Amino acid sequence: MSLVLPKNNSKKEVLTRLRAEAALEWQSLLLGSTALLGSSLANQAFPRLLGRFMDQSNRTSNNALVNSPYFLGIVVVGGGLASFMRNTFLGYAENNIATRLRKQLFACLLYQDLEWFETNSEISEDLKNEQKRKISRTPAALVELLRHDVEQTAHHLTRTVANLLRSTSSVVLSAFQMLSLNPALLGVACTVIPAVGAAAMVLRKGLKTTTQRQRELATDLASFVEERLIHSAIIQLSNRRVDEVNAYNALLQENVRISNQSCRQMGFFMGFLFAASSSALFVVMHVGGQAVARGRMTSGQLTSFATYSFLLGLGTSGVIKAMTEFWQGLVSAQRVYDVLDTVTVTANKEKYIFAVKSETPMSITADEIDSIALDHVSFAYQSRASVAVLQDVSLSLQRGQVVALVGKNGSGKSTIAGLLAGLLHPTKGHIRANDTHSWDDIPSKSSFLQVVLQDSALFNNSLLENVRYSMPTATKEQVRVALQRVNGEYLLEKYGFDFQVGWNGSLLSGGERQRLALARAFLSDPAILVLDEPVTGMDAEGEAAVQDAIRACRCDRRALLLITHQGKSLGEADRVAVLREGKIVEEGTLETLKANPTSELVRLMPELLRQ
Ligand SMILES: Nc1ncnc2c1ncn2[C@@H]1O[C@H](COP(=O)(O)OP(=O)(O)OP(=O)(O)O)[C@@H](O)[C@H]1O
Repeated sequence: MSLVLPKNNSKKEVLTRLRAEAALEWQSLLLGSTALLGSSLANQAFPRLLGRFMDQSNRTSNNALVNSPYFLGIVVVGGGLASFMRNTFLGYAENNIATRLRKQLFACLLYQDLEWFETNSEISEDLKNEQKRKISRTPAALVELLRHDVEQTAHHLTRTVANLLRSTSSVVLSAFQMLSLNPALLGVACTVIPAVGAAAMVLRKGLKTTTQRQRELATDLASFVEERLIHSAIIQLSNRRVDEVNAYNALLQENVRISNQSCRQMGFFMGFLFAASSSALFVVMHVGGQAVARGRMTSGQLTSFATYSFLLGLGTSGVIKAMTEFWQGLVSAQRVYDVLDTVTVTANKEKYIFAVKSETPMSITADEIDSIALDHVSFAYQSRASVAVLQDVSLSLQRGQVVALVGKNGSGKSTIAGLLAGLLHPTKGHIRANDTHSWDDIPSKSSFLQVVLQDSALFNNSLLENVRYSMPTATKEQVRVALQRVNGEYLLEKYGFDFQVGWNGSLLSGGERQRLALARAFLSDPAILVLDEPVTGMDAEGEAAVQDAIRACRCDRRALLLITHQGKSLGEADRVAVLREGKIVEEGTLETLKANPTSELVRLMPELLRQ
């Protein structure tokens, strides 16, 4: 049975994972943070130098240090070098973290069971207090996750934390300098802190919700665009372009509404911060001016103090900005880890996390397989768990036999193909090879079984690479032979091995695409072949090629399951099984089933009686 287990990581769990991720980059982060500290110190040195320089110009102080060009040189060159190192090493760490997360995520996605992609994640019951998160699993949404959310996570872990440290150190050092210059004046400047803190709390709460919603809307938009672009032909044919543009605009509108909301939240806070810090500076200058007049402070000291107040204000807004990015990054990190942790329980989790390990040794080889059988198999898709798509199905395939599977649309034929291919897993019952080996325990089925699905699934790659996808070590000669078996050798004369077939084979005809898919299946010489509607889109010559391929299967003692709607394909079958609403209702030779005029097969294919 396969079950998709969604996961909603708590903030605490995500922070622990992020710490572990950062630990792997400790060298770059340490160098970057040290450089950051150096550049902050250089920034802090300037106001002091400025104040002393002013006082020296006014002859109120005589500090030899200011006169030293070496000291200034050290500050300028050291500050520049520190900035260079900070950007470079933090950048290295960010790139490494993003690359590692992308590798894990991509491997995780490729190793998920088929059903994982067809169910959207729901929040788990045990996280009632957490923000509910919905992660769409369409290809476009997952690309968005790989691109934007990973980028945000890595950025937030390096640059944002570094900016937070820099701004915090700027606040602390400025406050310290202000304290040493005039403690009373610092007290005046600090009166705004409680109000700023309270406003920051409000901002945090609002932004968390809007960021979550923004990420969801971004993936919805990406999925919408993907679907419409894939189906652009039908949109044109149905004359629905205006409707689709309007639907896109409506989605964009909602996106803009949420983005504007977060702009307002941020704008309100920044406006408040500006007003608070300007008022504080005004009061500082007023009180400080009186102190200068009374001779308790020099004008240079007041200039230094005012500059540090400015740095403190800048540092505070930097802290808030970094915190904001941190919260937003945390939302992205939660989304990334939610997907990394969501598993289909039948998938071997240890196989895909981090790296693709060598697979467990097989207890049976393809040559040793004589039969494969579904033994009382029932199945329901998790997205519609209450509907039994297959019920108590038993069906066996012997080497050298051709079994045809027929049934109305939606009766469950392709589901059986998915189960045999290991893309789906029985809810009840078993699939066994040679009656003894569990089919699920055979990790890589490509040398045992090949399936040609209705969708020929080609990559935007050369004709050669597409055919040898099932067996990358195959020679050109082997590819040529495989094409010959489906009457597709002419494709080599027409296009050549190196012809790029376009996105999903868009530069080929439907029949040509299917021929390449058939050749790909034959290339790896599988013990079992499943052809799911193989003549879809084929011309008469293509159909003949499939007939030849079916005969070749028998000669090679391959087991063949032929899923078909076409009565004329049944002539090649040793047995015909008829599926109705997920149950096998008839099974026997074509002649026996045809002889019974009330049989389900005859009802489905009345043309058989005329053949
Ligand atoms: N991913 C899915 N999630 C939920 N239900 C599904 C899914 N895929 C198929 N089904 C349902 O399972 C049933 C069997 O589908 P299946 O594709 O196996 O039928 P089929 O006999 O191959 O049909 P056709 O002849 O049209 O290809 C259908 O009722 C369909 O609605």
